[in-house]
Amino acid sequence: VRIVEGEFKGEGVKIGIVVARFNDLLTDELLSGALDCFERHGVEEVDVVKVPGSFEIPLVAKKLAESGKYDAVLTLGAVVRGETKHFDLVANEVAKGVASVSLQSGVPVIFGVITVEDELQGFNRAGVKSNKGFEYAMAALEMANLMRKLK
Ligand SMILES: O=c1[nH]c(NC[C@H](O)[C@H](O)[C@H](O)CO)c([N+](=O)[O-])c(=O)[nH]1
Repeated sequence: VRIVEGEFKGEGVKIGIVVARFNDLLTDELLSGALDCFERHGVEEVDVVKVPGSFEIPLVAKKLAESGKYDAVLTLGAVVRGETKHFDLVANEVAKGVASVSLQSGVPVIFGVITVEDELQGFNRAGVKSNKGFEYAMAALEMANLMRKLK
């Protein structure tokens, strides 16, 4: 049996990050967790692009993926269920958009948009208890390594 999986090697890996500024109290934490992860795994080339909100993530993720410059694209956002219906609309569209960008471009695009009921739930995922940004960055690193093996 031959099992193929990606390591977590950082050298030579180029990462593009798209982060939403909406709910930046949370997304700034996700970003610092992701940057900490890449730093500690020896990733030297990381570009960060900021967009207004999560809804704008797929378009910019597409630009980065299609540029051919990156081994993986990490998207980071926080969709908080306010009183608005916006929550479901934004969350669903972003998930669909990110998935199709990855399939269309052939570049791993990691869905790092947390969808939470309220800020407290968000803080439990963005640094207080665990940092989803670090975890999603690990997925980006693993996929970057895996795709090199599958070439
Ligand atoms: O990133 C988010 N954007 C949100 N809306 C903004 C949206 O992403 C777009 O920036 C906006 O609709 C302009 O296109 C959110 N809510 O409205 O709830 C949210 O919780 N998170």
